Amino acid sequence: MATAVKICGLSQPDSVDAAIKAGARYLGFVFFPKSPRHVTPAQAAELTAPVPVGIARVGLFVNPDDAALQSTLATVPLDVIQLHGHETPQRVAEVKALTGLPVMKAVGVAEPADLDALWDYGLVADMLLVDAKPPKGADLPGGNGLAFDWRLLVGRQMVRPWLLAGGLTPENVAQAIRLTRAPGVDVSSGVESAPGVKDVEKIRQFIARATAPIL
Ligand SMILES: O=C(O)c1ccccc1NCC(=O)[C@H](O)[C@H](O)COP(=O)(O)O
Repeated sequence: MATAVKICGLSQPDSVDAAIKAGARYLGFVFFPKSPRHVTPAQAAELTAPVPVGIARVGLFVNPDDAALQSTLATVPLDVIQLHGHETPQRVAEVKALTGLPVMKAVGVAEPADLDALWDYGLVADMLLVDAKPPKGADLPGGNGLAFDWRLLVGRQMVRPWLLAGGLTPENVAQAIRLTRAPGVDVSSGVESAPGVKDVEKIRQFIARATAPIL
């Protein structure tokens, strides 16, 4: 099966279109005002309108309260909720129950001890996003273009479907998949020309290289 690709932080119709046509399986929309990729629910509703069935519209939230989730979902139909803050496993379960949607929980990794959280969140989340831990004091908990040591994942069994993220680019994605055997990958800044500005040619290259047979 080809590697599943998530293109995150989409904010323009041309990059949504490029990701769909190139074969992305997940499209990410960031509902976090501090992000250069932030979209409003109304903008996301327009961006997601042409998304065909079979491609998941992922809403990315950071420590959202119930009202934020409910008001966003009242405006834009989403298929998956991505939680990218300090949500506890209990909060992940609450968000699942509240929204009735699958939850993808991001887990930040910088050192071996960080991998323990994959087990805790794997018990409640539907999917895991194994991302680089943000640098101390960073404004954003994700989308920093920073990779972690992928060797930490070699030979590791995951209890849930998962995506590898953090510093992936068209140039390094095949090597990352070969090493980690990740069933899916996620990218944001690696397919941009400037923070928040997606580059359609990089999106095409990234998806082509991520979905090519890995030898
Ligand atoms: O992308 C953002 O601006 C963002 C803001 C706040 C929380 C999470 C965010 N991104 C999360 C993602 O899923 C990114 O795709 C992931 O962290 C990988 O980012 P990158 O290293 O830039 O490819």
